[in-house]
Amino acid sequence: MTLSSSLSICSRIFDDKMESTFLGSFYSPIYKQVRRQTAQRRVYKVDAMAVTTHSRPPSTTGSVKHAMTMTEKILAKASNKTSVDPGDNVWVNIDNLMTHDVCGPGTIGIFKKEFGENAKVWDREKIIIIPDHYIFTSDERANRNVDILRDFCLEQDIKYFYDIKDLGDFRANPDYKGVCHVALAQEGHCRPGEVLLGTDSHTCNAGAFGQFATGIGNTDAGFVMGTGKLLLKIPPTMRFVLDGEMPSFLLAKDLILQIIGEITVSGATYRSMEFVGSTVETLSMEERMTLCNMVVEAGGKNGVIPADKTTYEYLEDKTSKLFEPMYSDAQARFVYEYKIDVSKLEPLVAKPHSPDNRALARECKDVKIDRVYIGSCTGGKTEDFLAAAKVFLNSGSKVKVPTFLVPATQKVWMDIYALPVPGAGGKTCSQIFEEAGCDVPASPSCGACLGGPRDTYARMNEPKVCVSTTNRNFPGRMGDKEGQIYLASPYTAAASALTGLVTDPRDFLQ
Ligand SMILES: CC(C)[C@H](C(=O)O)[C@@H](O)C(=O)O
Repeated sequence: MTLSSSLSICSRIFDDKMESTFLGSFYSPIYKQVRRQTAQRRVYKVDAMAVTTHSRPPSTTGSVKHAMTMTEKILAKASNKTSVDPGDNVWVNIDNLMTHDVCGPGTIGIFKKEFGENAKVWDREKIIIIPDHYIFTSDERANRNVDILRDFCLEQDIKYFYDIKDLGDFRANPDYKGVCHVALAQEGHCRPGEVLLGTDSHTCNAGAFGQFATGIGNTDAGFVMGTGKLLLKIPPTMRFVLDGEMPSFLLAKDLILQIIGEITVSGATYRSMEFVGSTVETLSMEERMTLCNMVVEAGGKNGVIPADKTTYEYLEDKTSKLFEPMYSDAQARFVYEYKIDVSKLEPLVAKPHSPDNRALARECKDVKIDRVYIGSCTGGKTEDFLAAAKVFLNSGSKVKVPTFLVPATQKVWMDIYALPVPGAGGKTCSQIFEEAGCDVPASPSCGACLGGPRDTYARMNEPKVCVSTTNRNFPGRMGDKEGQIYLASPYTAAASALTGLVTDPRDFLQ
């Protein structure tokens, strides 16, 4: 073998490996490292050419590449395998486990039963415990759940416990964050290429960071708590290609309602949903979270968006840990591909009682509503409130129905009071909400998204009709079994608050 042929094989293997793993990862720490290697390789290649007297095409033998989707690659790496296929069952090493006040006590109970009363968790720095669901209530069982979390975190010296003790004023609890999925992102627990499991179905939210993130039950979580591992079946991947300029009256909520309406609530059962395309690339991290958050409403195992400049910029001041982004290979196999021209979409709602009961907002213009709810992991982030404020600002009028605002986290609450709304002459969301006659922003938590104890703020204790930025509209979801919930974007929710009817936000945005 000549020097030139051995070097060309070498560089070909290198190129094959790099091609998919590092495409587009211009800002990641790993990328910087690899760029240096690539530069050295290239120099090496040029030198080699100089010493050969003839050129020949690179050898095609020796390396057979197994094309994989990004979900497959993340799970292959986490299970120490070079490749995996959909349907394989693999033992996955978990990067982080999250639990909250609803499922944490059950998870802890299983951990203690199976591993022993005095057992220690597998890694005190990889378990994140976030009280967020039933917090601002006098319900004793709900309060006791938070106490159980606190005792366990003390006993195990858990590093990340976002505790709340003073229920009278959430601001007196500097550690308290609020809704777990938003807190995980804000506190720097989400990183490309990693595996995050949580005892909550909307854990898929973190797929926005190009990581594998999914919800698990308490039994599995108890096992992960003790071992840091879980047996997972590799899901096949469905690819959603979103192209076209996003109209100014649409938000990511409209995109995901479009997709769920198309494939139904069981259309992605135990499948990964990968979102790509020029529209996805223009979405902010919070909007990407909205997209991934609701994949579980289609039955999806996880949602995932390739990490890019937007991801790395978001992460810059949040994590110092090295991470390795993964990208689907060009030849990866997708079980389904759905292309959407986003420029042609209109504002949507999901009518009662299913997230796939899609309709155009304008088709529901005669539906009278009793209230509007803006909040939750899906629709209670800073940008969701900025969007609602924009509609109120443009209209200059007052809401016609009670409008409840529940920030997802303490940080979102502060943003509502501090960030100037673009084009509002320095006014904050809170000022605009007050002028529009909305309720005062509530204490951050999951609130009435899933009903909760009867004294939960904004819970539907009677059969009301509500337009909500949340994720589920099953019977009884926000309280009363006869209640009717129209899922919508923050634009549509705010527009509906102004008219007292389900309203297309274009009426206020053009
Ligand atoms: C309480 C929890 C188990 C549940 C979930 O997993 O999704 C809740 O967060 C929800 O949104 O319905």
